[in-house]
Amino acid sequence: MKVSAIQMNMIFEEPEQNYLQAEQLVEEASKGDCDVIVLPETWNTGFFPKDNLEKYCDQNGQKTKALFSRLAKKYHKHIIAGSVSDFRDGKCFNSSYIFDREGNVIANYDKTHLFSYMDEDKYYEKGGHICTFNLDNVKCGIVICYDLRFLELVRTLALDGIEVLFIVAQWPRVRLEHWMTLCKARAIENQIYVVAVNSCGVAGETQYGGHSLMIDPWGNLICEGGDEACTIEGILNIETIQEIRNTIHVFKDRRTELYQLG
Ligand SMILES: NC(=O)CCC(=O)C(=O)O
Repeated sequence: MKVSAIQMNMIFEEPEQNYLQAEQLVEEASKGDCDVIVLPETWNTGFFPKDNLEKYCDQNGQKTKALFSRLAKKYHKHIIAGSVSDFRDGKCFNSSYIFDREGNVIANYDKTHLFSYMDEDKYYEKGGHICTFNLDNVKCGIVICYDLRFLELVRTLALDGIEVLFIVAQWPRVRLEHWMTLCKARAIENQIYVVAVNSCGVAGETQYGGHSLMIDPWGNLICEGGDEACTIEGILNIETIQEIRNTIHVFKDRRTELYQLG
């Protein structure tokens, strides 16, 4: 599976321009031979307008679905459309739409852990479901930014059989060390591939950190972006997952009777 990750520098509170930029970047990435294209978190609005958020949101994902359905079909690529600020059923969600090569929406995930440190929980509604989907017979899961800190969520996805975890984010530069460490830890502890797509540039008062990453299930870095906007590409050899799981038996050796989660 070849993946293109678009580390985008979106313009804060300028959805029209951001849709144009995203279209152009996905068109460019589509010229290569990648199978999957991924965007970062809330690329339509930036993270996130506090003054009149609803005005900047997509409405029921309509614009997002129309654009990426068309591009996925045109280029015969899977597209994980990062996440968008999405107004639905009278509420704003931080929401991800996933498209197959025919342009069908095959999954939708609403961020489940809202980043209360930046008051996200006061403006957005939290999702109530985890999300898995198949891309060319590879089982995948998705989480959005702050979700990364919740090892239980990723473990639940891993126990559900995912082989690749997509993390779409707007992770600030000041906590870049957490980003790199947590991405690597989630890959190693769950013996899965991690594709982590961050944004860069400034949104509101926050500088975002870039350094999008792809990490293999052994914890090796496959590729990494720098501080600026870029598209990184990496190849995920899904067969290596079983080899690693046959070597270090993390799943077989678990002592679930001792764990008191909840
Ligand atoms: N957009 C986010 O969820 C930011 C999360 C973050 O900055 C952190 O967990 O640290």
